[in-house]
Amino acid sequence: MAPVPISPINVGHIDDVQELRKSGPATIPERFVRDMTERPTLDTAPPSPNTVPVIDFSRLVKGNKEEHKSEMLELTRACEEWGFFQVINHGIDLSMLKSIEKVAKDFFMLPLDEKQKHQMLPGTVQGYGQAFVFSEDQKLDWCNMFALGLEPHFIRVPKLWPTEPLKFSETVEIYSGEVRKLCQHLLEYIAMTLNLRADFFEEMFGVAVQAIRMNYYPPCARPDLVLGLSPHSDGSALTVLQQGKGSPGGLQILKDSKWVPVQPVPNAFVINIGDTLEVLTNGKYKSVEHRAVTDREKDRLSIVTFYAPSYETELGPIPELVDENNPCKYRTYNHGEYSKHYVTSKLQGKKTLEFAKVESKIATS
Ligand SMILES: O=C(O)CCC(=O)C(=O)O
Ligand SMILES: [Fe+2]
Repeated sequence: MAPVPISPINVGHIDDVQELRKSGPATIPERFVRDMTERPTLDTAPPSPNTVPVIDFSRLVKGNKEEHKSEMLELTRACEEWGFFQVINHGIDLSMLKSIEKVAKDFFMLPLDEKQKHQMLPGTVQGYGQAFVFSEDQKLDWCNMFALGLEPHFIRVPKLWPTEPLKFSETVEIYSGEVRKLCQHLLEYIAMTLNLRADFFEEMFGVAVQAIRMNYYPPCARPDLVLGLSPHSDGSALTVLQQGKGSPGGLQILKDSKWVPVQPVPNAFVINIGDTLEVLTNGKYKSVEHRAVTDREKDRLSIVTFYAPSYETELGPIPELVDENNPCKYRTYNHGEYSKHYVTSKLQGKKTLEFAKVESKIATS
C-alpha cells in the first residue's frame, strides 16, 4: 500500500457489482466475463481430504512440550508444502471477529453515493472500488473492495475513513491492533521453524506496514463465467484472512497445478505466506497463487490484513538460508520499491515476484 503517484490512466467504466446485481440480477457485462482459460471450474465433487493444514495456536503458545513440538512440525509442513494454513484458538476474542464483520457488512450495505465519498482513485489501492485496474480492456472482478492503509500512520488517508457506520473506525483500530500482535507472534514461530531467533523478523521489519482490505462478493447468476478476485500472490510477508460467518467458501489456492478450495473453518483465520517471506526464505516457504470465486445465491465477505516490513527495509534472502544446495534465487531490493511495483501492476498470478528474481529484467525504479 505504498503511496502511488496518480498518473492519468484510463480504466474505462467500472460497474459497481452490487448495483449490477440489484438492477439486473441475470446480467453479466462482457467486462466481467473471463476468457475460457481463466473461467473457474465449479467443483461439485465432495471436498478433497487433502485440505489446508489447521494450526492450533494455543498449543503452540501454551501447550505442553509434546503439543508444542507437534504443532511446530505442523506449522513447518504448512509453510513448506502449502504456503497456507488456518489458525484456530488464536486468542482474538470472537466478539471482535463479529464486530469487524458487522461494520464491514454495514459499510457495503450503504447507498452507493455514500460509499463513493471514499472512492478509490484509478491507480491507487485505498478506498472503495476495484483495485489493480490499469486499462480500459482489463477484465474486472466480481467484487467490491474497501481498503485502508493503517500502519505506520503516514500511509493513512484520513478522508477515506468513513464516519458511517458509526463504530467503523474504532472497530478497525481495535481489530487491527489484535491482528498485528497475532502476525508478530506467528512470525516468531515461523522464524523458529527456520532455526532463526524468534525476534528475527520483528527486528528486521522495523515499524511494519499494515493494511486492511474488505472484499464483498455479491451473488452472481453466472459464477462459471466470472472471478471474484483474479489469481495473485500477496506482496506481504504474512496475510491474515477472516471469512464472513456463514459465507460460502470461495477462496481457492493453486496446489500442484489444481485449484483447491479452502473450506471455511468457523472462527479461524486463514494465514498465507506472501512474496516477501518467499524472498527472505530464498524460496523455502513460497507465496501461493490464490483467487476467489463467487456463488450463485450467497454473498461473501472476507476481511484481509496484510503485514509487511517497513518501506525502508532492504530485503533479500537471509544468508543462513542460502548455501550450495540452495543458491540465491532473489536479489536484494528495497521493500518500498517492491510495494510500489506491486500496487502498480495488475493481479496476474505470481508475475509481480519476477521483480525480485535474480535473473529479473524488470528495472528497479
Ligand atoms: O476473499 C478471499 O478469499 C481472497 C482475498 C484475497 O486474496 C486478497 O484480498 O488478497
Ligand atoms: Fe490475496
